[in-house]
Amino acid sequence: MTVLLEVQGLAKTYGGVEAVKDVSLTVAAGEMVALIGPNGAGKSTCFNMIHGQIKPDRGSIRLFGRETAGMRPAAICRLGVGRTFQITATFGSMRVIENLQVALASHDGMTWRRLARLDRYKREEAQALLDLVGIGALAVHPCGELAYGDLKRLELAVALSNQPRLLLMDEPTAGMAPGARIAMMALAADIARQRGIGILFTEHDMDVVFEHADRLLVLDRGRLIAAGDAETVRNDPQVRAVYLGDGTVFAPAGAHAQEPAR
Ligand SMILES: Nc1ncnc2c1ncn2[C@@H]1O[C@H](COP(=O)(O)OP(=O)(O)OP(=O)(O)O)[C@@H](O)[C@H]1O
Repeated sequence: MTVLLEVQGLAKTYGGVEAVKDVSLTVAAGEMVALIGPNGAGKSTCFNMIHGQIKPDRGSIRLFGRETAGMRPAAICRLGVGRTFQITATFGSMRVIENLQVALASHDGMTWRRLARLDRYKREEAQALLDLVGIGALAVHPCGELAYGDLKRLELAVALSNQPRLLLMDEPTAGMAPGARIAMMALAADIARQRGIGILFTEHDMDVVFEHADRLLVLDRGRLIAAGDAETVRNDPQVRAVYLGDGTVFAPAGAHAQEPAR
């Protein structure tokens, strides 16, 4: 199994708050790894350090065998890392396909001046990505008119436009209806497995996590308190204590699970 991401001893303190303490993790090709934990556990801080928005105080981040701690996001993106965000960031006034064409052009280092014919730029490639995420029929719709779930799919297509080997997905299903959440992650999982992309994702919906994660990592107050498959984590007493304490968050498969305490 090819390890894409290897993090060791990662730490970040804000003033007196130890947001992340000594976190180590790996993600391999084709693997779906969920980083879960209550609000304030340190998930976003980990993501931002891996993606270069925040410089770690300590620790090593190796992407595809290369040390990247402290590197800028653009450089990390060029190595083959895609990212989706909790809040979708698309150009509402453009057509759906143009959002992808802009992303493709930007990855190719094109400037706005040279983009006079954006409508023709890699149109087939852009359409193929839209088809892949299931919104090909919406290509010429104004992006601002998309339903929220379709916007999230567009964001996934934009993240894939760089042909990443690793995808970082920060609450990919936030704000979606429960059925759409499972479908969205099923789509991401299918694409990841077909293409050998590793996915590290944060998620508050435990149904989504248990359905799709190959491995779970549980953060609490900056520390990793448990790691393993769904069954291992479901039965971990420390994890159960963090999640409400009564175990209802880990309802049997099929039953609706609750989100962690906020
Ligand atoms: N820029 C910052 N300045 C000061 N403290 C911060 C900053 N960013 C995060 N923190 C603190 O660091 C801790 C970890 O926050 P982080 O956002 O990483 O948690 P999280 O698990 O992503 O939470 P959520 O699920 O709410 O997104 C929290 O105590 C938070 O208040």
